[in-house]
Amino acid sequence: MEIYNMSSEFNYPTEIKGTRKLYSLFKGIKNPLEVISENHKIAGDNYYIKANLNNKNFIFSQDKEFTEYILKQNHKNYYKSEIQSITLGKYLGNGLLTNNGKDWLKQRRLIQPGFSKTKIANLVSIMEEEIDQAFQSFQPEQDIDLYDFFHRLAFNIVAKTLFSSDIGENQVKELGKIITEVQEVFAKEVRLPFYSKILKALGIIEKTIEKSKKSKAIIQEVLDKRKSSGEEKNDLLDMLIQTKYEDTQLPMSDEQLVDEMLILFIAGHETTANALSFIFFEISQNPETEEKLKKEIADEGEMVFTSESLMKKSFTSNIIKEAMRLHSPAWAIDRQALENDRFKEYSWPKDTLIILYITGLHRNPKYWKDPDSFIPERFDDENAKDFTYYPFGAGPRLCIGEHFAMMEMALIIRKFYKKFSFLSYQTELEKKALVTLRPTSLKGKLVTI
Ligand code: HEM
Repeated sequence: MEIYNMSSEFNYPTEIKGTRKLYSLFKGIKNPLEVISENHKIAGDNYYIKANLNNKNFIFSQDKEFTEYILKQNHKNYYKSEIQSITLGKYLGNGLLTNNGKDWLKQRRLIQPGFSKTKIANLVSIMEEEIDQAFQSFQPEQDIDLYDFFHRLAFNIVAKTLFSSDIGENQVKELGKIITEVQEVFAKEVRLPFYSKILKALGIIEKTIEKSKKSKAIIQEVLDKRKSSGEEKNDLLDMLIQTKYEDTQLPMSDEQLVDEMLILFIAGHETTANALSFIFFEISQNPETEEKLKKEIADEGEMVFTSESLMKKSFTSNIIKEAMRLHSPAWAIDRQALENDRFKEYSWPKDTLIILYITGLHRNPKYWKDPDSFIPERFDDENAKDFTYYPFGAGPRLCIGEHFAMMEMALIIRKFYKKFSFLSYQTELEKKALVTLRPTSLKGKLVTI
């Protein structure tokens, strides 16, 4: 790699400064999407901002080539930002999401096979059982907040696909409670970095770390139970217990295994629940889409809930993709430069924070025709894989749960629309961009067909 003279000027993209910068820093805490979108309108697809408070350089991008450079071509020069590796890591430990470098690669190689399409296909029946059970509680004409409903369902599905029946309902509830509390404190720290000093002084950080230890103890209990029973359940826990490092042929330590499980919980439920809410909202606003979906469900006949049908390209998967284009739960992906770097005419020093603005990429008129309209059919295109589209990230750190999530969401959508319909009371979605983008609610009425 080229070494730059530290004293030389870096050629940053257009800088956002003065009053616009102040406005961005303050307004950005509450409504980052609006501020970042406006800044891109003012400064173009790449811009630079210097935060004097913490002396950090930020580059924001909604440029496809720049994004591909950071996530793929020169990914070795980029770690997850401190927000994920340190701020989140202190609660969750060292799992795939928070890990970096050689350690991360070793773990990723070990875990990846468990998330292949073939392995995920084995999980359909566990998922179906959870979904059927959740739908059984539906009353005719019931008022419902689908966001809350999907949050619980996605959490239970992760719990059961990871642990099968070894985890009890109370343990699931307790884990859910702790994880929600940890996420809330973490979200506060991320939004208001100076606030973490206050949280620390109040002892809230320590308390939250203690709570996350409790969640690890619950996972350890389940692990001990499985190991001592000697039973094989063919779930993700079995896979993690049995798998061995290539070089040493040793299995993962219990401590690492528990960290990985906890990370899978966190990464696996919230994003999926958010995406499902956006999907159901878009279907509710587009009756012709609902009709076409119901026709596909009928046409698939007995195959409709099989893993092959769920995983192939279909109108169902087009709906999921288009809703995640418009409302990407991962609205930004952040990285920190290990060394000075350059791309095209731009250059920047080590430690620069790169914010790849996924929402901006997904709605950039340079790449998308009619970018703000919901048109699932656009994903029929045979070149769809080359679209400017990153809901699951890209490069070596692409979401490990992509097939899991796509299959789970297709199954939930098809199970639901085979029997029910959803009349939304909302014609607009109020969205909140914390670590992930989520709707504040999705209220409406269930209709039994
Ligand atoms: C719609 C649902 C989901 C969305 C939108 C989503 C999105 C993402 C994105 C964008 C990343 C990359 C972050 C980055 O590069 O900084 C990621 C990573 C990850 N996701 Fe997902 N995800 C979803 C579901 C899941 C599920 C169901 C699981 C597990 C059961 C999961 C586990 C993970 C893990 C472990 C990572 C870290 C991978 C690594 O760095 O090696 N995700 N996800």
